Amino acid sequence: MSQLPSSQLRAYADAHPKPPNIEYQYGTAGFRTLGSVLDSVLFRVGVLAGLRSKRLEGRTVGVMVTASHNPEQDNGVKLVDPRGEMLEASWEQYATFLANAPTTDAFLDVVDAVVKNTKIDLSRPARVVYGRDTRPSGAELVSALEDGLKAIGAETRNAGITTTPILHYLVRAINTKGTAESYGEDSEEGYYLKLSGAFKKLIAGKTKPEPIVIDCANGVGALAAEKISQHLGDSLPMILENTATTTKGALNYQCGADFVKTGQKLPPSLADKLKPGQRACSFDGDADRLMYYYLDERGHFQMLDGDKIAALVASFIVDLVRLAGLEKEVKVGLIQTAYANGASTKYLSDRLPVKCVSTGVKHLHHAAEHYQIGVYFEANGHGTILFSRETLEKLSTHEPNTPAQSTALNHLVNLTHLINQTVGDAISDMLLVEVVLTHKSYSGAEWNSLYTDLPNRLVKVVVADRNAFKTEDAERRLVSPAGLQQKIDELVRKFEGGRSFVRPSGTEDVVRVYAEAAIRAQADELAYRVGGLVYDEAGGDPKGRPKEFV
Ligand SMILES: CC(=O)N[C@H]1[C@@H](OP(=O)(O)O)O[C@H](CO)[C@@H](O)[C@@H]1O
Ligand SMILES: [Mg+2]
Repeated sequence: MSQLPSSQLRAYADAHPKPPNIEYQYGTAGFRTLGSVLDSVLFRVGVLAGLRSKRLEGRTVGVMVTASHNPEQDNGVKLVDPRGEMLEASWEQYATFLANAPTTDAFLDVVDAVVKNTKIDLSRPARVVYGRDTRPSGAELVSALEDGLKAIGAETRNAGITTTPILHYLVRAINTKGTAESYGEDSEEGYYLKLSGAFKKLIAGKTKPEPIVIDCANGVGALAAEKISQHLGDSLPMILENTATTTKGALNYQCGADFVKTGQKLPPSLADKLKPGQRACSFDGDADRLMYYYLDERGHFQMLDGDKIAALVASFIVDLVRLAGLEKEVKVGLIQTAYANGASTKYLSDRLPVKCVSTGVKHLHHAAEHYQIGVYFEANGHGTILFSRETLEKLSTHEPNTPAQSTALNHLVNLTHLINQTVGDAISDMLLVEVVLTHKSYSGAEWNSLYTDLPNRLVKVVVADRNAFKTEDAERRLVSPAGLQQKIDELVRKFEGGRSFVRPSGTEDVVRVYAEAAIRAQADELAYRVGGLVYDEAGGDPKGRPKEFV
């Protein structure tokens, strides 16, 4: 094909018309909205995936159909670039243009423009691997996607129902197959073998972990957890809960990582199952986020979020690098966003360099690539660890001087296999946490006591136009509306240990206010007072000024 197959594209596109009056946006998490209005989007994403692969000379790109932690009736789709990372940012606009072309003719014009703009050689092959989560709307949306892939003439591989991180793994494994950088067998089985093999080596000779309770959010994580559990056998006993993947309305309902983090509470279904002190965790609907928690001896819920995971695993890696005698050559860095609890930033800054970037996995991931070992976690439980190419090489060639160095080096090498370096991965991250807890013989309470979270509060403010809010300094300061930041600063000064920032959400039509302070009542008051300032500046909530805003 050296020209676009226009008549073929037209025929398929006519079968997937764009509904009028809907404006789609490829945002942080790809396209995401009600599953019932996504047919045309999926078709067009199929075409775009084919074009992206052609642009990359036939390297395989991925497409994942999921709406993660959103309610069951939502769905969405995102593209995965050849190394398993998220779609290059400059292509997000092409996705948005394609999705919003009102007619078949307009759509064909945008396709043409993308080909010209990005200088695509249409004679190149297109290769795409795709998967979906367990949502009821998934099967039909996948068939729309397949029409798009057929229309552009892509070679395809259907990964079926799988987790987001496994799809990312597959993309990287396919593209590195048979090379020095091979990421593993390019199959789901290859993923389970790689992770379980590394886990068993890492805990060999240690006291076997007590069973862990896993809330699978009634999503695809349940299927993957069941399979990895078979590979792990008694090296990690798992008790799987919320595994009803085919029960209507169950997905993410009163369970899952987002439910736990947002409500700071236990999924009700676990209430009579969890014993005090027992470790438990929640995945989200596509198994790329992880929250840990336990009940203390008084039966109170204690949450171990992404910040606590970062503190645990980053310190462990820093120690291993030192024990292996590599601290001069291998610099470990940690990336957070402004939502990281101030106490975690303080704890970690004493141990390694900490950098703050804008919200969104792509910002964290890119910043982490600048370190020899880059650790990133969002407070919401999405994160991973990246080992640079030179680091991987150094780990495989470094000659240890002592048995202790040799042991630490081996652990680091095995960690590079255990950790899914393409994207945050609930299963891989859980195994990583379990390794660290086993090595340190930590209970949940001991882990929790690394530092004490500052009380904090997150508030949403409905405003007339959230685009009026512009930020700088990794979203920690407002530059617009003019004068508002100064008012916030004045307020914050009155609160002991106070910190607050305001930014427009990238995924919801609201402005978010975050506040923390030394004591709970003060954190709440600060959040509501800043919320009040924002409302008075730009308020647009039809229900009026929220009564808690001071
Ligand atoms: C405060 C918060 O949790 N923000 C979330 C949320 O982004 P917003 O831009 O704040 O809506 O969704 C993002 C995508 O899932 C996630 O990366 C981020 O952490
Ligand atoms: Mg997710």
